[in-house]
Amino acid sequence: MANVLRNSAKFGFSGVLSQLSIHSRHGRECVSPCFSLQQRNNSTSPKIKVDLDSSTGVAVLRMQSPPVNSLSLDFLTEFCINLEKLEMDRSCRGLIITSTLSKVFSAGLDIMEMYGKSPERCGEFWKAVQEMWLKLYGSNMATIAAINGSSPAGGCLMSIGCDYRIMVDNPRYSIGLNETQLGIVAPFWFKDTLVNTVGNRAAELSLELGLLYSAPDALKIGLVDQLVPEDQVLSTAQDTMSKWLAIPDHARQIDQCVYIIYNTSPLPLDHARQMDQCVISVCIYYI
Ligand SMILES: CCCCCCCCCCCC/C=C/CC(=O)SCCNC(=O)CCNC(=O)[C@H](O)C(C)(C)COP(=O)(O)OP(=O)(O)OC[C@H]1O[C@@H](n2cnc3c(N)ncnc32)[C@H](O)[C@@H]1OP(=O)(O)O
Repeated sequence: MANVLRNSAKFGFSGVLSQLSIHSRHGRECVSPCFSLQQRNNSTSPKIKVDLDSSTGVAVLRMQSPPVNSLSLDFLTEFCINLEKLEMDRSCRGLIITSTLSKVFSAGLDIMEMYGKSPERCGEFWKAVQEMWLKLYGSNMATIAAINGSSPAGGCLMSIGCDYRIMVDNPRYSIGLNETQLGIVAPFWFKDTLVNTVGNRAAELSLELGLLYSAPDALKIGLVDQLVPEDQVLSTAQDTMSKWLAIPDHARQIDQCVYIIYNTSPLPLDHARQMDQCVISVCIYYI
């Protein structure tokens, strides 16, 4: 692991954060061209299934990559392509993200992508992680995570990148940014997203201790917004979405924009790049 990280640190982050802008949450333009994403999508079977109901304007994106929907480069690429397509489809106003797997929403970043890979591949992978976050957190669609299983680390990031979280009421399912328990550090933009969700103190405790919360505990700290029985998670997400879509899109988007601008550090791009390198350097030192 140390070698992987050491090599990764040597790799330039050129262009990785070039699109990282607070305005991306509300701009209609793509973060990066679909073309480049499609070029690097080498997967054979779909890891993502999307159904768009044109009568409601709501798409359901189902993650279907056994065993645990881990976020590999192929998975992230497919995820971003689907998000871009929906973003550009003006008939789509709302997106629900869920999993077809029993017990797991997403296990987070694919550990195998961080081990024994070339610096170029590591850089490409990390860029894809950032793109997922930019596209989701920056989406113009109303987004709801229907969390029907455990959702550690990158799975949690995906969930808190959505506007609203509904989780299955099962104490066996957990969610949280548990990176420090693994001896790695969540990048600052993971932290920002968590702070925007649960507030400063809860985020500080959560990040430093690498806490994974059971579904009921996640509700207590506001990491998720609602708990429901397993068989109601999707229907509740659909009902909730109709409330979100009753709000005119422009008003919701502007309100989100104001919230994000006042609650997220608008770091200069160079600073953002250096902060990511800093996280990786710390990991290299300790692993
Ligand atoms: C310049 C470029 C730099 C590039 C390098 C970057 C390095 C930077 C470091 C900083 C990064 C910080 C950010 C990290 C975010 C992350 O997401 S790290 C990943 C953290 N994920 C986890 O901790 C989850 C671990 N998994 C679980 O807790 C459980 O698997 C589960 C609760 C999700 C499901 O449990 P269960 O249903 O009991 O299944 P299991 O038997 O545990 O697993 C089944 C199967 O899946 C494999 N697996 C599990 N998780 C992952 C994963 N994250 N990636 C890949 N594979 C995974 C597990 O090994 C089992 O495989 P086998 O059946 O044994 O083959």
